[in-house]
Amino acid sequence: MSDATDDRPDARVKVCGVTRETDREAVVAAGADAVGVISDVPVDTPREVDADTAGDLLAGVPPLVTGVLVTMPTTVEAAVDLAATVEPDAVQVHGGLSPGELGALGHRLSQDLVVAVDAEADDIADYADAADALLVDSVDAEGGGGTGETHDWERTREVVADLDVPVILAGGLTPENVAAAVETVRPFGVDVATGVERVDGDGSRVGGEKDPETVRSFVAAARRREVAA
Ligand SMILES: O=C(O)c1ccccc1N[C@@H]1O[C@H](COP(=O)(O)O)[C@@H](O)[C@H]1O
Repeated sequence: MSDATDDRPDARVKVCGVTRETDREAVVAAGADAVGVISDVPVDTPREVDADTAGDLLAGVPPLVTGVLVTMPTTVEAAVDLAATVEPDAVQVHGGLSPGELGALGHRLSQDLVVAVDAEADDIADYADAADALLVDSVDAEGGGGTGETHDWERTREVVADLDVPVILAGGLTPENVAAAVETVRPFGVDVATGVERVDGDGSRVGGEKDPETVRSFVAAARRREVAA
């Protein structure tokens, strides 16, 4: 699958919504660049953990892998306080903070700030100055992610091309579609939550639990490499 003549650099891979130590270990073993834990979000999601659990999960992320806190603060102060408790390597913010508030947050945090934006919004570029990276996602009405829905990658490619800040592509990515998504958008990185979760025998997804085999397939596909036997 890897092609030495291809000029596209590898996309970094973040696996998000880890709720259990065993899943964190599977994500790290699969070779992901970043592990995300979700805490203090107003949306109903099986991937949310409390702040202490988030801190414990991220404390076990090894060196050279980035531990990311994903949250939806209503104030700058709330995000600063949560980051102080959880002690992540990076903070990813979804929701309603304005570009000005996000700029203030970035100055208060010692960590990198990843700002999630709605892939369908017209004002994505307004958030670039406030962010160390932009996460372009398919969001719900409250600005939350984890929708499992893809968006218009062609449009996102045009947006990415005009931005100086690194862009992380998210929203409905799976082992089956991530290579095409990377080829189309050429993002700095990709991010997945639902697409690597365990599926029961009846086909229903077990929210909040990762499937190690699917995680490995996702990481390999994002880098267009064969999964090692
Ligand atoms: O995953 C969630 O439940 C979630 C809740 C609130 C804010 C962000 C959330 N997840 C983020 O959304 C992306 C994409 O998710 P998916 O792959 O479409 O399921 C995920 O990677 C998280 O960064």
